[in-house]
Amino acid sequence: METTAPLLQPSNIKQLAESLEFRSIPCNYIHSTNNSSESSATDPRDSNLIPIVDFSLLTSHDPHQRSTAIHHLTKACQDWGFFMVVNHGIPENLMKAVIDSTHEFFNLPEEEKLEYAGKHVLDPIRFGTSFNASKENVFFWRDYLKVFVHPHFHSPTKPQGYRGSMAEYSEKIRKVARKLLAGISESLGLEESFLDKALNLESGLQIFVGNYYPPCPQPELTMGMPPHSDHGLLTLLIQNQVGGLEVQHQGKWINVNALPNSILVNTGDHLEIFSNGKYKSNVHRAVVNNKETRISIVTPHGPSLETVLRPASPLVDKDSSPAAYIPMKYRDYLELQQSNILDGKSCLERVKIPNN
Ligand SMILES: O=C(O)CCC(=O)C(=O)O
Ligand SMILES: [Fe+2]
Repeated sequence: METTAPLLQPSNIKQLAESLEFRSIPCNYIHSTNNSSESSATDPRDSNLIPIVDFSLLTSHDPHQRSTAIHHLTKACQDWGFFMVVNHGIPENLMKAVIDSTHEFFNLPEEEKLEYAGKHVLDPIRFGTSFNASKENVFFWRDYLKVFVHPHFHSPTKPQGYRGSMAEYSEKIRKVARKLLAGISESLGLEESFLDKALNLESGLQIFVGNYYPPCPQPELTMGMPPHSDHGLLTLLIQNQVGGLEVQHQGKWINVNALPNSILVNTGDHLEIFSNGKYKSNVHRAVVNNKETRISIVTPHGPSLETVLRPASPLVDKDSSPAAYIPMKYRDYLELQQSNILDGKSCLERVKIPNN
């Protein structure tokens, strides 16, 4: 007979998953809503429908190629809020190095990781478990490391080599994000540089998040991360060979089967605000499995912390498309989202003007 593990206040999921004392998960990790068939991803072929953006076309000097890429970006942002980027030019070995070092970080002795146990959501380096364990009653099957890498670069000192690969990867992925945002600016009918300038991307906030999802004996009962949208403009994600990201599309969950070496991108709440609701932020979640540890490296890109987020003025018309969101400083939004429980688009709802 299976034994049920006692209720535990988690220090982290890695320790819990490695504990051999139980074969069923503690009840404070059970998310019953994940049990119903209607909430699970359905046809694996749906992943083939996910839009693909060829980065080499976007950066091409041939205007025809670039406009094809902008067209793909427009469709992807409008219909999905999610797409895969191919031919982005980030070396595969750099992506692998940063994933491997992140895995090594989570394998460090507990006391070394706990040096980074963050107290405040704006601490530049923060190791923790679930999403916000101090506020949650039911936890997520995930440990995380969150590092602010721009405009000021921080990094843990261990494992060896992590600082270097984190710095190089962060810089390269930021360039990709800015080029995508320039294309998105154009896709909204604005100047290519409009978004970059209006939101001070030169000193924009970039966070490097390492997510660690160990194997779970009852993956169907729990969740790595709940359905949510991200703060910021765009989030770029890479992972080890293990899938688990699911995106919501037309009311269905689609399990993302990443193309080899691709970058997975989702639109965040601040792109929804900036576009005055034209590009809705994507809702996604992470599921876990019973076989392999999954590592994802997630980099949200936002404006500078002091920027006040509001719809872009050329996209607002007081009669035909009034501003649909209340202005709020990015710093305040980030604090609000990160210090509450993560629940769908609940944070964005707070700044939405009713009847829009
Ligand atoms: O690990 C994943 O696939 C999703 C992670 C995520 O959504 C996040 O860190 O915001
Ligand atoms: Fe996310």
